[in-house]
Amino acid sequence: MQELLSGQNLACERDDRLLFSELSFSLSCGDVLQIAGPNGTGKTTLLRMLAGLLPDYEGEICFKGQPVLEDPERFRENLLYIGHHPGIKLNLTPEENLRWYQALYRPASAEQIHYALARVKLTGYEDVPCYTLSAGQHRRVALARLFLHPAPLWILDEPFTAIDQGGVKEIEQLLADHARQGGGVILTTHHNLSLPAELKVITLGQSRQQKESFHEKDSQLNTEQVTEQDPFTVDQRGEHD
Ligand SMILES: Nc1ncnc2c1ncn2[C@@H]1O[C@H](COP(=O)(O)OP(=O)(O)OP(=O)(O)O)[C@@H](O)[C@H]1O
Repeated sequence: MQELLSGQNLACERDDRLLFSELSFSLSCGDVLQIAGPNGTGKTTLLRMLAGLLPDYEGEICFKGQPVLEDPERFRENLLYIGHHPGIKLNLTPEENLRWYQALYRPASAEQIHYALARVKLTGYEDVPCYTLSAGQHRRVALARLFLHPAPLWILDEPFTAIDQGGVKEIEQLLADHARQGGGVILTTHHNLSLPAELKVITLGQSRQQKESFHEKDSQLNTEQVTEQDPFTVDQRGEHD
Protein backbone atom coordinates (compact mmCIF):
# COMPACT_ATOMS: atom_id res chain seq x y z
CA MET A 1 0.00 0.00 0.00
CA GLN A 2 1.23 3.48 -0.82
CA GLU A 3 2.50 5.55 2.08
CA LEU A 4 0.31 8.56 2.83
CA LEU A 5 1.99 10.25 5.75
CA SER A 6 5.16 9.60 7.70
CA GLY A 7 6.93 11.19 10.62
CA GLN A 8 10.62 10.81 11.29
CA ASN A 9 12.22 11.55 14.66
CA LEU A 10 9.51 13.95 15.72
CA ALA A 11 10.02 15.83 18.96
CA CYS A 12 8.10 18.61 20.62
CA GLU A 13 8.61 20.76 23.69
CA ARG A 14 5.98 22.94 25.32
CA ASP A 15 7.03 25.51 27.92
CA ASP A 16 10.41 23.76 28.36
CA ARG A 17 8.69 20.41 28.89
CA LEU A 18 9.56 17.62 26.49
CA LEU A 19 6.29 16.02 25.38
CA PHE A 20 7.78 13.38 23.09
CA SER A 21 10.95 12.75 21.12
CA GLU A 22 12.35 10.36 18.48
CA LEU A 23 8.82 9.48 17.42
CA SER A 24 8.58 7.86 14.00
CA PHE A 25 5.63 6.30 12.19
CA SER A 26 4.29 5.50 8.77
CA LEU A 27 0.63 5.67 7.73
CA SER A 28 -0.29 3.92 4.49
CA CYS A 29 -3.46 4.13 2.41
CA GLY A 30 -5.98 1.92 4.21
CA ASP A 31 -4.58 2.54 7.71
CA VAL A 32 -6.30 3.85 10.81
CA LEU A 33 -3.82 5.10 13.41
CA GLN A 34 -4.87 5.96 16.95
CA ILE A 35 -2.73 8.29 19.05
CA ALA A 36 -3.37 7.08 22.59
CA GLY A 37 -2.18 8.10 26.03
CA PRO A 38 -3.25 9.82 29.24
CA ASN A 39 -4.32 13.46 29.49
CA GLY A 40 -1.61 15.98 28.81
CA THR A 41 0.85 13.65 27.10
CA GLY A 42 0.77 15.51 23.79
CA LYS A 43 -1.84 13.81 21.60
CA THR A 44 -3.51 17.03 20.47
CA THR A 45 -0.10 18.64 20.08
CA LEU A 46 1.04 15.80 17.83
CA LEU A 47 -2.11 15.98 15.69
CA ARG A 48 -1.75 19.75 15.30
CA MET A 49 1.87 19.21 14.32
CA LEU A 50 0.90 16.59 11.73
CA ALA A 51 -1.84 18.88 10.37
CA GLY A 52 0.66 21.69 9.81
CA LEU A 53 -0.80 23.91 12.54
CA LEU A 54 2.22 23.85 14.82
CA PRO A 55 5.41 24.85 13.05
CA ASP A 56 7.62 24.65 16.14
CA TYR A 57 8.85 21.04 16.17
CA GLU A 58 11.81 18.86 15.36
CA GLY A 59 11.86 16.05 12.81
CA GLU A 60 10.34 15.65 9.39
CA ILE A 61 6.77 15.02 8.21
CA CYS A 62 6.29 13.73 4.66
CA PHE A 63 3.12 13.41 2.59
CA LYS A 64 3.48 10.70 -0.07
CA GLY A 65 7.23 10.87 0.37
CA GLN A 66 7.54 14.65 0.00
CA PRO A 67 8.33 16.85 3.03
CA VAL A 68 5.11 18.77 3.72
CA LEU A 69 7.09 21.97 4.20
CA GLU A 70 8.17 21.80 0.54
CA ASP A 71 4.60 22.07 -0.71
CA PRO A 72 2.21 22.95 2.15
CA GLU A 73 -0.55 23.89 -0.31
CA ARG A 74 -0.61 20.42 -1.85
CA PHE A 75 -0.65 18.90 1.63
CA ARG A 76 -3.60 21.08 2.76
CA GLU A 77 -5.60 20.06 -0.31
CA ASN A 78 -5.21 16.43 0.69
CA LEU A 79 -6.02 16.87 4.37
CA LEU A 80 -9.20 17.13 6.40
CA TYR A 81 -8.47 18.16 9.99
CA ILE A 82 -11.20 18.37 12.62
CA GLY A 83 -9.93 19.69 15.93
CA HIS A 84 -10.75 19.00 19.54
CA HIS A 85 -13.38 21.76 19.68
CA PRO A 86 -16.29 21.66 17.23
CA GLY A 87 -15.14 25.07 15.99
CA ILE A 88 -18.53 26.20 14.81
CA LYS A 89 -20.00 29.69 14.94
CA LEU A 90 -22.95 29.60 17.31
CA ASN A 91 -24.80 32.48 15.69
CA LEU A 92 -24.77 30.72 12.33
CA THR A 93 -26.97 27.80 11.33
CA PRO A 94 -25.48 24.36 10.57
CA GLU A 95 -25.94 25.06 6.86
CA GLU A 96 -24.21 28.45 7.11
CA ASN A 97 -21.35 26.97 9.13
CA LEU A 98 -20.72 24.31 6.52
CA ARG A 99 -21.03 26.75 3.65
CA TRP A 100 -18.44 28.94 5.35
CA TYR A 101 -16.06 26.00 5.93
CA GLN A 102 -16.45 24.73 2.41
CA ALA A 103 -15.81 28.15 0.93
CA LEU A 104 -12.31 27.87 2.41
CA TYR A 105 -11.62 24.54 0.73
CA ARG A 106 -14.12 23.36 -1.84
CA PRO A 107 -17.43 25.21 -2.23
CA ALA A 108 -20.44 22.91 -1.77
CA SER A 109 -23.97 23.24 -3.09
CA ALA A 110 -26.98 23.49 -0.77
CA GLU A 111 -27.87 19.94 -1.83
CA GLN A 112 -24.48 18.59 -0.84
CA ILE A 113 -24.66 20.37 2.51
CA HIS A 114 -28.15 19.03 3.19
CA TYR A 115 -26.94 15.53 2.32
CA ALA A 116 -24.01 15.87 4.76
CA LEU A 117 -26.30 17.15 7.51
CA ALA A 118 -28.69 14.27 6.86
CA ARG A 119 -25.80 11.79 7.25
CA VAL A 120 -25.09 13.18 10.73
CA LYS A 121 -28.80 13.11 11.63
CA LEU A 122 -29.38 16.85 11.51
CA THR A 123 -32.22 16.90 8.99
CA GLY A 124 -34.70 19.50 10.20
CA TYR A 125 -31.98 21.51 11.96
CA GLU A 126 -30.31 22.95 8.85
CA ASP A 127 -31.54 26.50 9.39
CA VAL A 128 -31.70 26.99 13.15
CA PRO A 129 -28.97 28.95 14.96
CA CYS A 130 -26.35 26.60 16.39
CA TYR A 131 -26.69 28.13 19.86
CA THR A 132 -30.03 26.31 20.11
CA LEU A 133 -28.39 22.91 19.48
CA SER A 134 -26.90 20.43 21.97
CA ALA A 135 -23.20 19.68 22.46
CA GLY A 136 -23.53 16.44 20.52
CA GLN A 137 -25.29 18.26 17.69
CA HIS A 138 -22.47 20.83 17.59
CA ARG A 139 -20.01 17.97 17.15
CA ARG A 140 -22.24 16.50 14.43
CA VAL A 141 -22.14 19.80 12.51
CA ALA A 142 -18.33 19.63 12.59
CA LEU A 143 -18.33 15.95 11.58
CA ALA A 144 -20.61 16.66 8.61
CA ARG A 145 -17.46 17.93 6.89
CA LEU A 146 -16.40 14.28 6.56
CA PHE A 147 -19.13 13.97 3.92
CA LEU A 148 -18.12 17.11 2.04
CA HIS A 149 -14.35 17.07 1.71
CA PRO A 150 -12.94 14.21 -0.34
CA ALA A 151 -9.45 14.43 1.18
CA PRO A 152 -7.55 11.15 1.45
CA LEU A 153 -6.00 12.00 4.84
CA TRP A 154 -8.25 12.60 7.85
CA ILE A 155 -6.79 13.87 11.12
CA LEU A 156 -9.47 13.85 13.83
CA ASP A 157 -9.03 14.98 17.42
CA GLU A 158 -11.55 13.30 19.74
CA PRO A 159 -14.27 12.93 17.07
CA PHE A 160 -16.58 11.00 19.43
CA THR A 161 -16.81 13.66 22.15
CA ALA A 162 -20.48 14.19 23.13
CA ILE A 163 -21.67 11.74 20.45
CA ASP A 164 -24.24 9.13 21.47
CA GLN A 165 -23.60 5.38 21.17
CA GLY A 166 -25.38 4.97 17.86
CA GLY A 167 -23.47 7.92 16.42
CA VAL A 168 -20.16 6.47 17.62
CA LYS A 169 -20.87 3.22 15.76
CA GLU A 170 -21.73 5.13 12.58
CA ILE A 171 -18.55 7.19 12.74
CA GLU A 172 -16.46 4.08 13.37
CA GLN A 173 -18.01 2.55 10.28
CA LEU A 174 -17.32 5.73 8.33
CA LEU A 175 -13.63 5.64 9.34
CA ALA A 176 -13.38 1.99 8.35
CA ASP A 177 -15.06 2.71 4.98
CA HIS A 178 -12.68 5.59 4.35
CA ALA A 179 -9.70 3.33 5.04
CA ARG A 180 -11.11 0.53 2.87
CA GLN A 181 -11.47 2.99 0.00
CA GLY A 182 -7.77 3.83 0.22
CA GLY A 183 -7.82 6.78 2.62
CA GLY A 184 -5.92 7.10 5.88
CA VAL A 185 -7.10 8.21 9.31
CA ILE A 186 -5.17 9.47 12.32
CA LEU A 187 -7.26 10.10 15.41
CA THR A 188 -7.17 10.54 19.14
CA THR A 189 -9.88 9.17 21.35
CA HIS A 190 -10.28 7.91 24.90
CA HIS A 191 -13.08 5.75 23.54
CA ASN A 192 -12.42 2.01 23.16
CA LEU A 193 -12.42 1.77 19.38
CA SER A 194 -14.19 -1.08 17.69
CA LEU A 195 -13.22 -1.05 14.05
CA PRO A 196 -13.59 -3.68 11.37
CA ALA A 197 -10.34 -2.36 9.91
CA GLU A 198 -6.98 -3.04 11.54
CA LEU A 199 -5.86 -0.42 13.96
CA LYS A 200 -2.38 0.91 14.57
CA VAL A 201 -1.60 2.61 17.84
CA ILE A 202 1.02 5.03 19.08
CA THR A 203 0.89 5.45 22.85
CA LEU A 204 2.38 8.61 24.27
CA GLY A 205 3.54 9.01 27.84
CA GLN A 206 4.08 5.38 28.70
CA SER A 207 7.22 3.61 29.79
CA ARG A 208 8.38 0.76 27.57
CA GLN A 209 7.01 -1.80 30.06
CA GLN A 210 3.59 -0.14 30.26
CA LYS A 211 3.44 0.23 26.51
CA GLU A 212 4.20 -3.43 25.88
CA SER A 213 1.58 -4.64 28.34
CA PHE A 214 -0.98 -2.35 26.69
CA HIS A 215 -0.35 -3.95 23.33
CA GLU A 216 -0.39 -7.47 24.76
CA LYS A 217 -3.80 -6.79 26.25
CA ASP A 218 -5.08 -5.53 22.90
CA SER A 219 -3.61 -8.32 20.87
CA GLN A 220 -5.70 -7.44 17.82
CA LEU A 221 -3.81 -4.20 17.45
CA ASN A 222 -1.30 -4.09 14.65
CA THR A 223 1.57 -1.85 15.62
CA GLU A 224 3.71 -2.68 12.61
CA GLN A 225 5.54 0.33 11.21
CA VAL A 226 4.81 2.33 14.35
CA THR A 227 7.87 3.06 16.42
CA GLU A 228 8.25 5.40 19.28
CA GLN A 229 11.98 4.96 19.82
CA ASP A 230 12.93 5.58 23.41
CA PRO A 231 9.42 5.93 24.81
CA PHE A 232 9.14 7.60 28.18
CA THR A 233 6.67 8.63 30.77
CA VAL A 234 6.09 12.34 31.10
CA ASP A 235 5.02 13.54 34.49
CA GLN A 236 3.61 16.96 35.33
CA ARG A 237 7.11 18.35 35.79
CA GLY A 238 8.19 17.09 32.38
CA GLU A 239 10.72 14.64 33.75
CA HIS A 240 11.00 11.23 32.18
CA ASP A 241 12.09 7.82 33.31
N1 LIG B 1 -0.42 26.51 23.57
C1 LIG B 1 0.25 25.87 24.52
N2 LIG B 1 1.24 26.50 25.21
C2 LIG B 1 1.92 25.86 26.17
N3 LIG B 1 1.69 24.59 26.54
C3 LIG B 1 0.73 23.93 25.90
C4 LIG B 1 -0.05 24.52 24.86
N4 LIG B 1 -0.93 23.62 24.40
C5 LIG B 1 -0.73 22.51 25.14
N5 LIG B 1 0.27 22.69 26.02
C6 LIG B 1 0.75 21.71 26.99
O1 LIG B 1 1.19 20.57 26.30
C7 LIG B 1 0.81 19.41 27.05
C8 LIG B 1 0.11 18.45 26.12
O2 LIG B 1 -1.16 19.00 25.75
P1 LIG B 1 -2.09 18.24 24.73
O3 LIG B 1 -3.34 19.05 24.60
O4 LIG B 1 -1.33 17.92 23.51
O5 LIG B 1 -2.37 16.88 25.52
P2 LIG B 1 -3.37 15.68 25.20
O6 LIG B 1 -2.57 14.41 25.30
O7 LIG B 1 -4.10 15.92 23.93
O8 LIG B 1 -4.37 15.75 26.44
P3 LIG B 1 -5.92 15.36 26.62
O9 LIG B 1 -6.03 13.86 26.64
O10 LIG B 1 -6.25 15.96 27.96
O11 LIG B 1 -6.70 16.01 25.50
C9 LIG B 1 -0.04 19.86 28.23
O12 LIG B 1 0.73 19.77 29.39
C10 LIG B 1 -0.37 21.28 27.91
O13 LIG B 1 -0.36 22.07 29.07
